Amino acid sequence: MTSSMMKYNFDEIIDRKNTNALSVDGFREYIFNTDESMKFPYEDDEFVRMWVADMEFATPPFIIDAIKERLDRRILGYTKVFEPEYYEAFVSWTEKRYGWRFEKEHLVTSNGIIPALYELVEYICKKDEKVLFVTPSYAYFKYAADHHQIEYVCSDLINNDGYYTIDFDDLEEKAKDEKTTLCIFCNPHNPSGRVWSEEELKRVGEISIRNNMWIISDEIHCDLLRIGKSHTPLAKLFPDYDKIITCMAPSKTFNLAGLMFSNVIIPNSGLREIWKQKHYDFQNPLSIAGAKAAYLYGEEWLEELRVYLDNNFQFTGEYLAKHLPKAKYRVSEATYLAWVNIGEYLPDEENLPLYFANHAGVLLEGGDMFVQNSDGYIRLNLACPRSILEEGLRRICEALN
Ligand SMILES: Cc1ncc(COP(=O)(O)O)c(C/N=C2\CONC2=O)c1O
Repeated sequence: MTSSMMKYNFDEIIDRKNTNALSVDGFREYIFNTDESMKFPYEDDEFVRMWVADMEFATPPFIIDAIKERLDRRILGYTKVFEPEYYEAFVSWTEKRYGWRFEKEHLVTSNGIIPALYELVEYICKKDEKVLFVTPSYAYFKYAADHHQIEYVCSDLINNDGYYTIDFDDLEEKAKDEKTTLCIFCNPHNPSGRVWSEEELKRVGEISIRNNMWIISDEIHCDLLRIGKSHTPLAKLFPDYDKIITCMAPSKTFNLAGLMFSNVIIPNSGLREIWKQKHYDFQNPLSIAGAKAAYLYGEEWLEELRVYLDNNFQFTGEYLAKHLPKAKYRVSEATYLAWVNIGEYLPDEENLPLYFANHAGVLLEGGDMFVQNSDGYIRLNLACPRSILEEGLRRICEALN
């Protein structure tokens, strides 16, 4: 299906200026830990933004309509998810797409998966215990441990010429430490884009069970699969092990991160009670309306988005093969994030995001923004109109050649 045949227009460039968008106004603080005093050879609106995991596509109209409909009720008072319809919409989504149902009582909500990670580390780990995760890793897995002064331990993924696999011997060795009580597992994996197979997931689960380890399976990217790929919720494979917490959200899938609404499925009654005692569980009524509409009406839009993203990944591969032949690139199996090794072009560059901001006018994430095992890699957000993607790739290749 080409863009012109699509019902939704993913080629549309949308102005995000003056919307308090992190992607537009927050890059100095988030990427460079600085402020407006930091200057670049480019004006802010000249940058091609390929960094934070936000999409440059309009939030689907059926979600906007659901939010407007809630606004028409004209009172926005204290709100929680009291209605059963939200659970029904979400569990119908996971059943239809992943063949997985969970009990209504196990579902709680959070104002984001990052806040949920911070809370769950506090509720699960004692101060002298450790959090385990595979690397390269999304930095907030580390930050969640750091925030509570909990030690973290990493297990480097094996990089087979850009295809990452789990080093199960190393993972088990680290899980054997009785102080390692929690694993935060990214499924699918940011930044490598891996979709873990059932066999890989079974080994991760078996290691956790053998070593009595909790697992938070962060599945925020699970809807954003390349066509032909399938996602398996980790908890689906271990219905009798209640120490697997599953985190999912409509935020990545439907570009709703600003609604700050995520799903956390906690089968363990003891941990769930601690969550309910400590967690501030009021929600934004507009977020509930938007999230429910996403799961009720989102299939068609998501399938078109997947086609558009697959085409962007293919275009990126062809462009890099032609203009940056020494770069190592594979189409990510999931996410809208491309993980590209450009180490042969910049073997000694310490700060890749700064290099590309100054020399290409492209904002991207990379290098040590991901917890170790990421040298020479940049991560490119491909969830943007093709014209923006092409300009970003052009600038990157020009800066390296
Ligand atoms: C694995 C993973 N978990 C959680 C989050 C954030 O969840 P939230 O708190 O928004 O519900 C992200 C967003 N990843 C981003 C955001 O910008 N760059 C990234 O790599 C993520 O990649």
